Amino acid sequence: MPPGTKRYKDRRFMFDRVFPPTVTQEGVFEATSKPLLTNLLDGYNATVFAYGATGCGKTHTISGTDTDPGIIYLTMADLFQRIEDRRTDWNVEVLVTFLEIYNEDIRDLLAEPTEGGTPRGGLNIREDKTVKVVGLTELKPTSAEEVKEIVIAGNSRRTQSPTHANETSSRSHAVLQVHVTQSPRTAKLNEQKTMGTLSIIDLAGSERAAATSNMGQRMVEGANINKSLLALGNCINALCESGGAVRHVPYRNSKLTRLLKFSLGGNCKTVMIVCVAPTSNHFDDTHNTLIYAERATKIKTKVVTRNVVNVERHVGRYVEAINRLNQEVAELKSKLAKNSNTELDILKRKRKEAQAEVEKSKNDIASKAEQTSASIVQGAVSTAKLAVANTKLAMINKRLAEIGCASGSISSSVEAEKALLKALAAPEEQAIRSDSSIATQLNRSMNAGAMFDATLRAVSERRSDKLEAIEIDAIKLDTHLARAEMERKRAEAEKTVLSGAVDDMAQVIVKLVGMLGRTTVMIGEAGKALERDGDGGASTSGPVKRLLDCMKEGNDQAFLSLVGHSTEGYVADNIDSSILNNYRPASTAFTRRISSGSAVLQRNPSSSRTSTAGKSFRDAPDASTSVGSPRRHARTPRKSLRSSIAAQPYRRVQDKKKTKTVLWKDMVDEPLAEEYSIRGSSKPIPNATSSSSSAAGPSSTSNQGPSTSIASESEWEDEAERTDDSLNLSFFSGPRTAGPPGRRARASHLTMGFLKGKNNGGRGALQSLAETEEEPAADKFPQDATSTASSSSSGTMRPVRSKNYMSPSKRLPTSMKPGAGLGSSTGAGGRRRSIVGGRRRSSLIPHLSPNYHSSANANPNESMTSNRRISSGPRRALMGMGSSSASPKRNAKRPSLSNSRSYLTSRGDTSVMRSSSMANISSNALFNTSVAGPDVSLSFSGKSGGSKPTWR
Ligand SMILES: Nc1ncnc2c1ncn2[C@@H]1O[C@H](COP(=O)(O)OP(=O)(O)OP(=O)(O)O)[C@@H](O)[C@H]1O
Repeated sequence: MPPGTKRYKDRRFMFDRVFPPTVTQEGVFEATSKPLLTNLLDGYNATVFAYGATGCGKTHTISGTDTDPGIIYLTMADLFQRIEDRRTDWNVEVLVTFLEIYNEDIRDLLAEPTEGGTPRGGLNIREDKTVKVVGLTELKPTSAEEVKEIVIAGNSRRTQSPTHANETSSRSHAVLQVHVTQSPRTAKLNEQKTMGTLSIIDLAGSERAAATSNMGQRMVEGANINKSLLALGNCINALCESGGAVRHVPYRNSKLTRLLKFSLGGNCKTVMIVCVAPTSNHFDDTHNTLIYAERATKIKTKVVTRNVVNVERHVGRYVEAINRLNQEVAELKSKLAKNSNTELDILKRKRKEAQAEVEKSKNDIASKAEQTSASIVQGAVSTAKLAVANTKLAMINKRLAEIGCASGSISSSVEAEKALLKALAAPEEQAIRSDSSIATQLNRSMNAGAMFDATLRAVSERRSDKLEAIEIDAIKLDTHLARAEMERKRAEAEKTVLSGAVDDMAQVIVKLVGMLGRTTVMIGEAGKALERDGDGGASTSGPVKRLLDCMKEGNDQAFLSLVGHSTEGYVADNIDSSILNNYRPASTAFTRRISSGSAVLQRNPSSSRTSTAGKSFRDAPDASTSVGSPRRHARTPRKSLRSSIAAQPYRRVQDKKKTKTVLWKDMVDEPLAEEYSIRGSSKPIPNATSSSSSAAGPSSTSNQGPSTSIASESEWEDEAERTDDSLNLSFFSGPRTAGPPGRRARASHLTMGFLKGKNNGGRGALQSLAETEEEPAADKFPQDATSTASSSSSGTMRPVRSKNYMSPSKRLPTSMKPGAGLGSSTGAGGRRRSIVGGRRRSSLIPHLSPNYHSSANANPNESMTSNRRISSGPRRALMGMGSSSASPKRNAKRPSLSNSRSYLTSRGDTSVMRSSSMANISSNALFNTSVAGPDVSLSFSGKSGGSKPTWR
């Protein structure tokens, strides 16, 4: 509000009825003056007056127009109708006066105007037990039409002037008085007369001089109007404060209050109609008017009594009475002769009116129900959503509490579950917040419901003299029916939401059970595979297998208790590694979700990054593309893996590993073979020879397993991709003879030139690799060197990881002894090659070289010793190139290089990783499986084109 503006407190006003702007004249009449008519005919005084600011519609309400007559006409029409109805029993006399108070002058509006055209004024008030204006013209209308004409004539004489606020502003208070006197038709000696006066008053509008900007005569009129209204307000205040006690009420301060004396505080039933304009311009006026009117509602009057006069009939008037009776008999006879059935007519009319009342009640109920039903139904939907959200939240919190107190040390899986549950809880918590859209809808609905109830109550409690008991009962039944119908809609909406939520939950459960079941079986199979191919628990595979077994058993128990079925029987005895690669999770396509909050499962943040994997959680038709589906992966393994990682809500560990792989990029100026294979670089690798295919080729030994070795990243590519990847392997691992003959070698960063390391200060790329990478902790690597060495003799191109984990020691070449053959006798110049996954530690490079050279010593023990020294720091894998000399440059172009096998060894008692597959390296790096922790370097060379390497 601008400074200086009057401030208003929020305030509530209570009135008996409040009419909307759409109310009709009939509507106002029904609720205001109509109830007074019964009292009037019973002999009570009654007053109806309209109060309000100028231009708010007082004259419109009281007089109306010819086509839309106001209260006066409607009241008179009803009054004459009632008089007609009781004419057989009563003689009723109606007397009408109409005056105005203009500038404290009482003028007669029914008298002929004076010469100047102004109504006859200067009338005085006489006050005894009643208030009477002396000298007023009294007219005796016999019908409502006559009264209407009288009012129109009087209004035409009334002082009206255009003002700023109202073109037809009444500058005076107009008072129409209708005196009704009744006496019974049956002549008795003692006649009892009842008299009632109905005053209908159209007050002039209160006006603020500043607002109306009236000048001259209009200003004087306004001042007088305000003065009299102020006097009226003072009387109202005094009447309110007196609380029934005798207290001075300043009626005599104005003509208006003197005239209204008995209407306000006397023997009278009074209705005050307050007109307000629903515009912000009238805000101040409206506020003042409402305060004024509210005070008037607090007026308490004495018990209102009937005006009954007993008149003793003189004997001399008997003749008069007899004449009147004769006249009545004649009237009745004529009625009978005309076969007029007045009573029946009255009954019919009453019936019709009652019917109309019932219809109106029904319409009121129906319209209110229509108005509010949408909001109420929406509220029911919100209630159900809240219930769903609360239930979910309770379950989530319960589970979180269970996890919280389950164990002291929190494993990463528990952390993941916690985080997942918290993510699940977030939308539900959002939904139950008091400022959520659901809460807002609920509030709206409650308001609508309260309005609907109030309407039903008002309708069922509506009293009307037209209604018989049975009709009132019918209306009450209607309200019950409407309430029941609304309840039905509400319940249906709630049911729909709840059943939708149950459906969704069932869908989720089915999918999760399916997925978990399959995972459990896969775990079992993986465990068995480990058992078969691993080293029997002596090294890493032992704990891994125990872990897998543990997981499988745990899951089985959960399945038994939850669904009464175990997955035990489904684990295949003969594990084909391809089985393990073929895991397809259950489809997570899940589109519908009735929930209070946003769907966590649907909203996968990774979806924007990886289209396939991201979609899988929400709307991919087959979610098997997301996780564990090699064939469906994106073009490169890295990308695919990222997708699959991204498709899972929480992959902290993998994220960390991903960070490690990023470090690789910085190792050399150009992307490395590993980098290519992991990052899915689009650089084509020439003369691609799949390690797998080379392994499967003629020069390979026959014990090569399926080319789809476990976790081999190259498997995740289509054939061409795999070939490209495998080039890396073939480059490092030797013979290309198995490669597709059609392929021609092209220069790439993996050519020997690159390996010579033109950008690397004369060091070869492999050397650079060796210097910049370090293998993961050796304890994660299988500890049996024999197992790793075996693969070298076989010449199979199994992926490193699968080899390390899966290959038993039986493939160990006889020449390969634990701790033996470390370093190459000629291999001082062999390329050093680390196992992937390490961090860059350039600072360690200087330490590496001496060790490396020492590893070139023919004495393996020395080599071991020297390399162990390195292992105190970050350990390195040294890659010896077969028949290579100390200088990488010299070896670069030697054909024997292609036949050489490079092995990465851990120390003698650990497994050896053969770098036969770059994809293996990359996968190791990515999965951080820490497959090698060589403290010593081992190199051997094979004969050109030969499959049997010579160990040195
Ligand atoms: N409910 C209504 N429906 C239609 N027109 C209305 C209504 N109320 C007021 N009006 C119109 O507004 C104008 C002003 O109304 P009216 O003269 O009744 O105000 P008033 O309160 O009597 O003002 P004043 O106190 O200055 O006499 C008139 O033209 C009238 O027809």
